[in-house]
Amino acid sequence: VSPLHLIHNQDPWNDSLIGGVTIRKNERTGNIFIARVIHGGLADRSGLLHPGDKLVEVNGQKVRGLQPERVIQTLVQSQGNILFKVIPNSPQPANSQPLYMRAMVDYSPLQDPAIPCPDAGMAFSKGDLLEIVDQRDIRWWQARKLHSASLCCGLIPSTNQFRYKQRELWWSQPYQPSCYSCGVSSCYNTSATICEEVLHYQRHIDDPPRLIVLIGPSGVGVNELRRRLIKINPNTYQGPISYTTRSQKMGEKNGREYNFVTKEVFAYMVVNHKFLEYGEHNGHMYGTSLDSVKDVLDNGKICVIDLEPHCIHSVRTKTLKPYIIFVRPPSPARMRQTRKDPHFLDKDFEEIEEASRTMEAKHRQYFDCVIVNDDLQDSCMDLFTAIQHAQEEPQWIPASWFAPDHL
Ligand SMILES: Nc1ncnc2c1ncn2[C@@H]1O[C@H](COP(=O)(O)OP(=O)(O)OP(=O)(O)O)[C@@H](O)[C@H]1O
Repeated sequence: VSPLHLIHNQDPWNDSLIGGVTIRKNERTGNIFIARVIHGGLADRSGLLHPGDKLVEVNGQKVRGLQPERVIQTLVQSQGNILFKVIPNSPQPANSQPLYMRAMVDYSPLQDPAIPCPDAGMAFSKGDLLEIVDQRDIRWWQARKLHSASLCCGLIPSTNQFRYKQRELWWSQPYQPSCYSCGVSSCYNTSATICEEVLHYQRHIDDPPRLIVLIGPSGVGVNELRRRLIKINPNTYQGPISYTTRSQKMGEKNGREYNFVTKEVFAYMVVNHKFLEYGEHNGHMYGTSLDSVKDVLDNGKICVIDLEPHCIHSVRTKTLKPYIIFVRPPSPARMRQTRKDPHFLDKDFEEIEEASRTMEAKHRQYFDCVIVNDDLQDSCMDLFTAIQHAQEEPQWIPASWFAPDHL
């Protein structure tokens, strides 16, 4: 039995966790155990308490048989030194290598009835980069947000726990477009994952350039930015030649403006999954094929495409390693000032803003970068800088893009 001294921290986060540990009662024996030690918290920094340690006394008071809430109350009320008497458990090693994940959903521990200790939970939003520092509990991991000022970790559901929760909900509930009952928005989608493992990737000089994908609400200026970028530096950037079923106009050359094909050929290409994206406009079909993107890359140029957000999955492959840039509109008032196109009506600017908000809420976990298209020249510069970063600086990309092909 070893007596330990911990200084009680007045930080309210630690108060509710009793100095950065959560405790649990064994209902059969009445013993109280340390369930987990929160990484970066007070107890962790002391190095004195470990998961599985049996708590015998707190400030001289025996705790066996007490409810955990009662023990917490004693601790919350104590001032200054706290004396724990514990029977240590041999500590298990935490992960030797931290795991890095990108959050694919929004999560709030306060809305998750399954979490063992909501105060110890960590909220996160789609797109946040998380460092998973402890996976010893198969249901609840300890994680911290990268680029956050706090070194302290919080509990998040493991991928197993998330899947289990999704399956449970799928069987128990009628259809709900969005569900907050497990703390996770859009948890009803059984194919969703809570996080995607990511690795820090530095493109090698011999690797093909990453595909640059521009996404934004219709009218925000995605095409304008893309056109300008290619026009300013045609030796570096290029767009793929699209396929169309519309007839060739005077002055157009097959393979230059478009690849002109018959409806039958187009349909054949659709069935054989040749297109990253395709759609209909004015009664004609248009499509961007994977092969035409590869042609640009094979020419040693940076391929820049614009894409509808529902087609993001078609480009998220290890071959293309896309860098996805979301083009966001400025405020409607700013759009009114900057957009000189007479086709725009006042209500269009409100609609563009609304569409942008919806698009971002749904897909922001896939965006590597966001550009606000306010002043056109500034936005072109921002785009140029973002593309340079994508090609020349280390970026977080899905770990699956490194997996061997046969897996
Ligand atoms: N920053 C800007 N300042 C002023 N005008 C802009 C700016 N960006 C785009 N525009 C103008 O706004 C109009 C719409 O731009 P664009 O055609 O690129 O939109 P889009 O996002 O590609 O939408 P769609 O997919 O519907 O064509 C064009 O007239 C374009 O010149």
